[in-house]
Amino acid sequence: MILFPNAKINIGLHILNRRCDGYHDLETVFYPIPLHDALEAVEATTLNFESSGIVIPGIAGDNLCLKAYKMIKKDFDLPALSIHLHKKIPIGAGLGGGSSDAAYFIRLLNEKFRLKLDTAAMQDYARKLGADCAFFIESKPVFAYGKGEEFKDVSLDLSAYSLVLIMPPVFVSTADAFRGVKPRIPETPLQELIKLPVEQWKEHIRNDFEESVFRTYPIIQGLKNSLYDAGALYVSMSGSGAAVYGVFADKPELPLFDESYHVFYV
Ligand SMILES: C[C@](O)(CO)[C@H](O)COP(=O)(O)OP(=O)(O)OC[C@H]1O[C@@H](n2ccc(N)nc2=O)[C@H](O)[C@@H]1O
Ligand SMILES: Nc1ncnc2c1ncn2[C@@H]1O[C@H](COP(=O)(O)OP(=O)(O)OP(=O)(O)O)[C@@H](O)[C@H]1O
Repeated sequence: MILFPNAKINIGLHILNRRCDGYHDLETVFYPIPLHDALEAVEATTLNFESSGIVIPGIAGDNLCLKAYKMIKKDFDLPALSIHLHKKIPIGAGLGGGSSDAAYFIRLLNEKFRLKLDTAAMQDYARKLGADCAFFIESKPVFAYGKGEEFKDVSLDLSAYSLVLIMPPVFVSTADAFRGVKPRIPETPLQELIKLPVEQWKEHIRNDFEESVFRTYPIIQGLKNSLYDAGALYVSMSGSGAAVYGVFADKPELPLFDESYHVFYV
């Protein structure tokens, strides 16, 4: 069986406070985008994991797909699997790629072995693997709060716009990015701001990671500026970065980026 884990962008991200467990309460809107990895599993005699495409830092045994498999295997009788992950979603990007792979692996196991887990049960498993992992069980636009694993429905459809996503040649660690931010309660909750027309987002919707991440990596700020120069209605870093997206009324004429930048029309 083969599934295609998608990426997400964050539209607005407020970091509200630091919790006793070291995590942060936040509010954000997760919006799925059609940029995908490919994840395949077939029955085998021994458990095996391999990946192709973008090289994943760290050791293969720590891959979130294997963590998902081992977690579910504690509760269900699963056979050994040969797992192949083809990686296209940039890493250290704030696009949730690793979390998506893990969530889709839970979905794959549920479907392939008829585990009869409902959405809530799969989300409970996913939450154990990462703060934004549960989002990818349904992968529909949501307002997220808590650690980023609690959801409310949001009515948001950007299909009339042209979305461009650009990954600069920088890797931002999520944990480091959180350490750089001073939490604060916003004047107006994101749940209200997201109802504004896209044309007004520039003035009102912010990502709290940008200030400190831009200080460390000024090229991300430069990238944001160049998308506004190209006529974007709204530009933001996604999550903890380093990827930046622009929302345009029509497909834009972009400046020529160095080949170390990866540009996706999504
Ligand atoms: C920043 C976002 O990308 C926004 O969408 C996500 O909240 C990050 O989610 P994630 O990558 O699944 O995060 P995890 O893998 O659970 O956590 C990585 C590290 O980020 C920090 N972390 C994460 C989520 C959160 N609400 N508070 C945190 O402080 C913690 O130091 C944690 O050790
Ligand atoms: N399937 C996977 N895909 C990508 N990274 C993985 C995977 N499994 C484990 N990882 C580890 O996760 C790290 C990337 O996580 P990190 O949270 O910093 O970045 P991210 O991909 O931008 O995700 P997020 O949007 O959740 O912040 C990598 O260094 C890698 O070692």
